[in-house]
Amino acid sequence: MTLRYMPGFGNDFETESLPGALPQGQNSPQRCAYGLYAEQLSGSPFTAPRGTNERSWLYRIRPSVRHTGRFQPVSNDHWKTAPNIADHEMALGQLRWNPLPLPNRPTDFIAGMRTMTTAGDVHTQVGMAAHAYVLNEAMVDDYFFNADGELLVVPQQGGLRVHTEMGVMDVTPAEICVLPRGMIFKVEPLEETSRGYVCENYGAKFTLPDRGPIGANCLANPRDFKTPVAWYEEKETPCRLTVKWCGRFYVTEIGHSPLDVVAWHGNYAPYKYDLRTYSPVGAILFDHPDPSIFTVLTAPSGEAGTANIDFVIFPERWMVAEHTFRPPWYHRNIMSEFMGLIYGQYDAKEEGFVPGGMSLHNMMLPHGPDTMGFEKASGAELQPMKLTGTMAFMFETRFPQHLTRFAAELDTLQDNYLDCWTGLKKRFNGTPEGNWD
Ligand SMILES: O=C(O)Cc1cc(O)ccc1O
Ligand SMILES: [Fe+2]
Repeated sequence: MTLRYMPGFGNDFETESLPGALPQGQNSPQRCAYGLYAEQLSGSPFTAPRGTNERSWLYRIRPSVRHTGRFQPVSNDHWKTAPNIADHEMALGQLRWNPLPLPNRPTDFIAGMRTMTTAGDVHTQVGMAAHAYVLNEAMVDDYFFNADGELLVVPQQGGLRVHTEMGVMDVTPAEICVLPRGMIFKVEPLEETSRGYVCENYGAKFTLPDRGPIGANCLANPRDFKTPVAWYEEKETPCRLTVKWCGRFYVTEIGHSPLDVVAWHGNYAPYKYDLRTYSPVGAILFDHPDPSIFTVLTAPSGEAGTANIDFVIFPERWMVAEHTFRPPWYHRNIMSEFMGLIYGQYDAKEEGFVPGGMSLHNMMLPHGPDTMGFEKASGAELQPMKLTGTMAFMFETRFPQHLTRFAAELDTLQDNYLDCWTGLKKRFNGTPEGNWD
């Protein structure tokens, strides 16, 4: 299957997989071509301002209302939703985990989802959840949609083929994809096993950050975002559609595939993005900028400059700053930082933070480079140096991130994480030179 994509971020796209399936000049003809049903899928209130107004028109074999029967509650013990506070006994702290073990039983994308943190409140559409996933099984007759928010998927090992109502995307490590709230999809692993991270955004959709004085180019460029062309599955076999709605899961049985959209147009659609096409902008003389300069996507909270979520990456780049401590500085932030590593080494933590691993530095908890990182960077000869083969990321939110019981009890939690800073010794000796021995 050759997959095709259309470039652009938030464009008004149009695509048809059969000629003439897409009506021209109107949305709702008396009779649609091919006997299709017209249906609108809204991602914003009808009356949202033009810049944030999102909807698509789908021309499909059956309307969505025929893709849901009576819902039955089902359990999903590991996919948690905010508010999910005081779910465990673990005390506050800076935390780090080794990767989730790969599954040894058949596990699909939904069953393999493990919530690490939740923030905000799904009922008021604020906040997020940080998940890690592992899978080794394709969803074949199983479909899913999440009414609680859009899903930003970050594969770390093994790619995913994501079949959505609006087309099919292959997403491999160093690429991400975004599945809009309410969009039906199924996932298959591209290799025997896959692992990655997901940010579930309960709030306003991810968008590109304003570039301010940087101007019209660099960072994430709109044309590097790819939306799949229309594709449909005509399948009259028993299928199940699982729905996540206000933190609960429901399933409904249907006799056909719900991925039956033959043509669509509009600006509410899934997309993928290759993080290697991000053009980082940074300090080219001295000092270390705030990590917000590496924002790929931001989900606004309604308060200026105070994101519900920033999705930030730490890609390969040149380090050239003079007379500067080049890794991240020590800091305490009002925002809460969940980090993951897709591949390579992170400059503040060369050891211990491994690909597939995770860390959580919550609201106002101090953190920064480990002892080795500090010593190396404060003694380094400051030649231009390229950080190569590395891709870390951060889900940063204005809300505190509450740990799930699963995360608190996970075997891969590193008991000795705090030790990475204990070697940071007193160098103050009352003289301006300090003690650098
Ligand atoms: O904590 C971290 O490693 C992420 C981070 C990186 C950086 O360059 C500056 C601040 C920050 O929180
Ligand atoms: Fe930080």
